[in-house]
Amino acid sequence: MLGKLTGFDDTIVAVATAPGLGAIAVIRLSGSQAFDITNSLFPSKDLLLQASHTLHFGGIIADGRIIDEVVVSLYKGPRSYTGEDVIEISCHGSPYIQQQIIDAVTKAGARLAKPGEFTQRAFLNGKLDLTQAESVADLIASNSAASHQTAMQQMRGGFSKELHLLREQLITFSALIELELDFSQEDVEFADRTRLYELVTAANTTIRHLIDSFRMGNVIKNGVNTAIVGKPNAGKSTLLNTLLNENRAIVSDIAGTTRDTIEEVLNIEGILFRLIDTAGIRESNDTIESIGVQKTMEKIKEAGVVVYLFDVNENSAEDLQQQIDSFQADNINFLLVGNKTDIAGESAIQEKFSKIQGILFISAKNHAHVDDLKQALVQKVLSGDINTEDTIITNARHHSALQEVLKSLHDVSNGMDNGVPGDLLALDIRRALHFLGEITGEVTNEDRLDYIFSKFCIGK
Ligand SMILES: Nc1nc2c(c(=O)[nH]1)N(C=O)[C@@H](CNc1ccc(C(=O)N[C@@H](CCC(=O)O)C(=O)O)cc1)CN2
Ligand SMILES: Nc1nc2c(ncn2[C@@H]2O[C@H](COP(=O)(O)OP(=O)(O)OP(=O)(O)O)[C@@H](O)[C@H]2O)c(=O)[nH]1
Ligand SMILES: [Mg+2]
Repeated sequence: MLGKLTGFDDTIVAVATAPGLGAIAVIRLSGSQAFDITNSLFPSKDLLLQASHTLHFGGIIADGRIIDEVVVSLYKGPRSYTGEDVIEISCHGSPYIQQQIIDAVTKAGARLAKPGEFTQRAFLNGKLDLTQAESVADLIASNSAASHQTAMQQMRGGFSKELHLLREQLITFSALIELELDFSQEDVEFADRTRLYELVTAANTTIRHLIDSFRMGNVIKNGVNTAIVGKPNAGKSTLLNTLLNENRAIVSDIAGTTRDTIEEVLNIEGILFRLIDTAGIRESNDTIESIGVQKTMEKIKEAGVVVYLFDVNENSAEDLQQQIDSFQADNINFLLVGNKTDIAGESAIQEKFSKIQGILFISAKNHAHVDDLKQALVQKVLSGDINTEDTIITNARHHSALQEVLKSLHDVSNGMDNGVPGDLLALDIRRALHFLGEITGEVTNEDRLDYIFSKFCIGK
């Protein structure tokens, strides 16, 4: 099967470093011909005689002409990233030199690698499972502490370990059921039903936990759309500027200043909040302002969190309560923020809004309590104590497969409640195992793999 999927004897080559000019560029070869091909371009010494994981300096010579002086690194299969023979040529980072070396290497018998093909080979050679391979792409794309941490955790096998445990539980279950089947002639209920229930319950809990973590995983991987909304002049643009610590949006005392939405990313404790400053909500005869208000409404719908900002001096508690009711009716995740506390005294304001819980009072203009708002935003999306050591699902493919596993387990517990015979229970368990295998890649097909790895960059 390997031969069919990879072409087996093909030796692939690609530039592993970023495209363009750099101090140094790395060109990577993987496959059975990697050493021979490089040897034919590197006369200084015979690379086949050198130990694995060593570096060698010398010239790359093609058609009797020196292309560059390089360092060649050797990895003898299976001790390499892909599990095959791997060679890396570190050359000077001119795009011209890179291209010349790629040309020479392909002329000598290698072919250009497809996106993700090195990692695909690592997977096919059992160096990584599919979740680990996928995490490599996530790791490369990670741009915050949290997304880096979850990808790293997954690459190092955190998720795989958990899935492995689940697999063991299910296999134990089916082993017990099959014992029962073997002895069914003798009319004994061999499998201890309590034990079976325990196994299914434990597996259920683990899967639910993983499925629930996906909400968080999305936050970590993609950030949180955070819409700042409220009436005109509430201070939304001022708040955006204060949060970003720069004069990004125009602020004025004219109601209706912001027309179009303004988006900027803010990293708070490793989570990316995509802040969206919106047009103040009011009835307007101005066409452009009305379009802006329409856009605000759309942003509210798409937001993970809505920061509802109001001027504590201009709004009554009754007004605010109405707004809260309407958010709740629409199932919107919102944070109430009272602004301009610098004008009236704090205690008068507290008194005015005493009936309403959970308001955060700030002065956007004076930067007062804005750090509390940042904390509140983080709390809002973390929802409860989330341990960053825990496995967090960040991949929609994993999420949907886990839901299939959960469905199968439901069928098992329902079946047990209804006295369904053991051989049918065993079928449901096998279905659950199948979907677990899809996640790790034990069960897969060529098209699916091609699709997954095509999302990678070239040279990875
Ligand atoms: N130059 C270079 N840097 C790189 C990579 C690479 O391929 N080349 N990587 C690519 O993603 C990452 C590191 N991943 C690697 C994974 C395994 C092996 C390797 O040689 N494994 C052998 C030997 C292990 C050992 O000696 O302890 C093995 O698994 O048997 C190398 C790099 C990041 N940095
Ligand atoms: N005293 C005081 N004034 C503030 C505060 N925050 C904003 N302002 C003022 O309120 C006015 C409106 O501020 P903006 O930030 O433009 O308000 P906005 O909500 O973006 O208004 P629109 O874009 O029109 O919807 C400006 O004059 C700000 O200087 C605050 O904390 N205290
Ligand atoms: Mg504004």
